[in-house]
Amino acid sequence: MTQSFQFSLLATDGAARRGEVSMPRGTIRTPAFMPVGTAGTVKAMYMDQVRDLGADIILGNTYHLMLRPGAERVARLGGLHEFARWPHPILTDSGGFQVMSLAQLRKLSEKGVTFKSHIDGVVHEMSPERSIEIQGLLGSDIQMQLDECVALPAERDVIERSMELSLRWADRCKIAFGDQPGRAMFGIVQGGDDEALRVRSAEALTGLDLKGYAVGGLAVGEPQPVMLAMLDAVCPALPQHKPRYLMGVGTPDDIVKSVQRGIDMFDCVMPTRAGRHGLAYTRHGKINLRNARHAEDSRPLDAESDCPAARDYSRAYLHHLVKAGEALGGMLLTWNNLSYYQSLMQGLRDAIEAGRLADHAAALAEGWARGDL
Ligand SMILES: CNc1nc2c(CC[C@H]3O[C@H](OC)[C@H](OC)[C@@H](OC)[C@@H]3OC)c3nc(N)[nH]c(=O)c3cc2[nH]1
Repeated sequence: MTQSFQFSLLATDGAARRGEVSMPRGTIRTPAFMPVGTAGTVKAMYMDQVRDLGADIILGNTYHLMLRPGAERVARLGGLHEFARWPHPILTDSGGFQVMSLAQLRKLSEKGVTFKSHIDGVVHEMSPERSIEIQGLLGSDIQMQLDECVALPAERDVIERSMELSLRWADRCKIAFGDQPGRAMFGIVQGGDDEALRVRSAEALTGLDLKGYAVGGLAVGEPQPVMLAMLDAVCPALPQHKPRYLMGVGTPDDIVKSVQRGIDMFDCVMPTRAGRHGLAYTRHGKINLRNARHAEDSRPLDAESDCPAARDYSRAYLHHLVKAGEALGGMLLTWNNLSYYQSLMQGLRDAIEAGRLADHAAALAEGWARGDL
């Protein structure tokens, strides 16, 4: 067990990397998918289940937890790992993105963001310093800088000013973070859909010599080719020997194409949120269990899966649970979806080690296109 934060590159296949992030609370095998645990829970899952599926790290949300139950309260109760019974690494977002997407009446200035809680209307100030303080109170192992994620499409000068604000905030977050052995603070590359601004952001953040770099401002509705073009510009401008995290991504296809461009870490609400809405991710593509065609289909989602939710329950039963609004429906589909995402990541890690990522990616795409047999 290491007392420091170390990223090691174990293999590469083209721009794709197989690596490991070792931290005091455990090792993260990359490429990694990080289940979203917004309010200290991966919705509809027990933490032991999340672990058994192969997740090395989960996410927590500064914005949600600072509003309820409160960062100081979580600290008094021993921190988020103790509170949520997840002893392995946790990454927390800084809250900026959530403020812009969830809070009411928010005001953004050089100082930070001021906003009214969407829960009780209380006004909160979130400065770069306060965001890092909150993430420290939660006990977060990987803390994100406070940033501004500009909505696209936007004028170039708006994107530029926003990207430069995020760079100044990265500097303030680095100072506020100080020296926390075994923990890391990641910078977030911004720059919208402008390749030159993206490279400027990546190079300036690299100059801060941070322990890892996230690519933000994407997966905000832009077409996939735009997102991929930004990765083609940004990844070569980031240090080889530091982890790269693409925020909010994505579908299985997004993840494969981003791994091929050099991304190491991913988070997305899709497998959990879609599961609660009746959607199953499988190696044959997506299956919407709300659809009446499943009403008498006695087949499981995937007889070859080692996840009981995929192997032991008929589609007819899942269809019934979903239509009836039964809690077990969302639980089983979330279990299936997170299992599928973790097996997707394991397959990518194996393929990179074996130098056969291109063939593996083609086989995956064929399976998804073949659709549900
Ligand atoms: C979907 N496309 C998407 N998500 C972006 C998130 C948030 C990720 C966040 O997305 C949910 O919050 C809303 C998740 O909670 C539901 C969070 O998990 C804790 C997750 O935190 C990493 C971004 N966060 C920051 N700080 N900066 C970004 O530029 C950014 C871009 C994103 N694109």
